[in-house]
Amino acid sequence: MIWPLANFITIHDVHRDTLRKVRTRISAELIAYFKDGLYTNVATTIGYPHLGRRYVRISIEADLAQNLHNISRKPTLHTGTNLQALIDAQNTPSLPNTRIVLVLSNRKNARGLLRASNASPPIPTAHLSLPAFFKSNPGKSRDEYDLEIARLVLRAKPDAVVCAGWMHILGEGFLDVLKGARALDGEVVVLPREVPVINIHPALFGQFDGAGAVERGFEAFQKGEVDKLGVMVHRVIKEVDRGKPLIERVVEVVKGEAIDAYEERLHKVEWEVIVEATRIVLDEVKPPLSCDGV
Ligand SMILES: Nc1nc2c(c(=O)[nH]1)N[C@@H](CN(C=O)c1ccc(C(=O)N[C@@H](CCC(=O)O)C(=O)O)cc1)CN2
Ligand SMILES: NCC(=O)N[C@@H]1O[C@H](COP(=O)([O-])[O-])[C@@H](O)[C@H]1O
Repeated sequence: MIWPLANFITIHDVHRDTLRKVRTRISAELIAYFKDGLYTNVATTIGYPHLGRRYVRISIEADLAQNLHNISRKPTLHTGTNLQALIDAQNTPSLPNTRIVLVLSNRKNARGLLRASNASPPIPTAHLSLPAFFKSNPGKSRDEYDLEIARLVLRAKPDAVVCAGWMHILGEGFLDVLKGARALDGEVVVLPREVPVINIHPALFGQFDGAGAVERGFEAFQKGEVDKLGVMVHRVIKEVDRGKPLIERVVEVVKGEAIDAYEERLHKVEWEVIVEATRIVLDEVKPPLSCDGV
């Protein structure tokens, strides 16, 4: 377990070999965790029960800053939990005969990439951020980045694409390629059919489009500006969060409660609807065989 704590607990007499082993294991997991969580200067204490009451003190200097006050909140947002729900649902009655063929992020430290690599069997991953693309392709445009994302996606030959915390607005180029309306330079890929793209958004249709919807919605509810909140999974079109919903689900919110309590309920609903919506869209592109096999 990892507990972000403001104070240090001194190193007990942990045996050197154990410490090295523990540190190796910790460093990979922690660095991924904290870099993705964008924390900095965090003193953490790792309790390894099998080492008894011995603790290891580590301070992490992540490469991106984050207000320390956030550290008291469980970092549930953007840690790949919706992806995890899909990983866990593969080949279950919720999502039968389904395999995730690629997890792609626009952040190299995204927690979801770790979840995919740790899945059993491991899921192929890729990452390409807009700044990294511009750095390695001077003079290229955002549209050309979107086309490169489309290229990465289509090479995995998916039947559908699910955006689960994908925080990049996809341009028309990407969407046209996945519709089969535009060819990629140098690729002879001829799409057998349109590849639908869906996205999970933590608000009801037409409520709070764009980033930061949870916080904006919660604040509006507490101010009495809206009387309900929820989550939707919708088709992705050029206009952000304006695509037709596949599923909308109201999430209970209580006047005066802390946002963490609301977020916890919201995420639990998200983990259900993202699997349900993925099944709906996959059944559209690949209808399940009927009992007599036709
Ligand atoms: N063309 C579309 N692209 C995307 C959609 C969509 O409906 N149409 N949904 C989003 C997901 N999303 C909300 O559900 C969303 C994600 C990101 C942003 C945003 O402002 N992104 C900024 C960068 C922000 C960042 O990097 O932190 C940007 O892309 O410039 C708004 C809404 C997925 N894409
Ligand atoms: N506008 C898109 C958007 O805000 N998406 C939101 O990002 C979070 C990802 O959490 P996760 O990484 O734990 O799945 C989810 O709450 C999802 O609704």
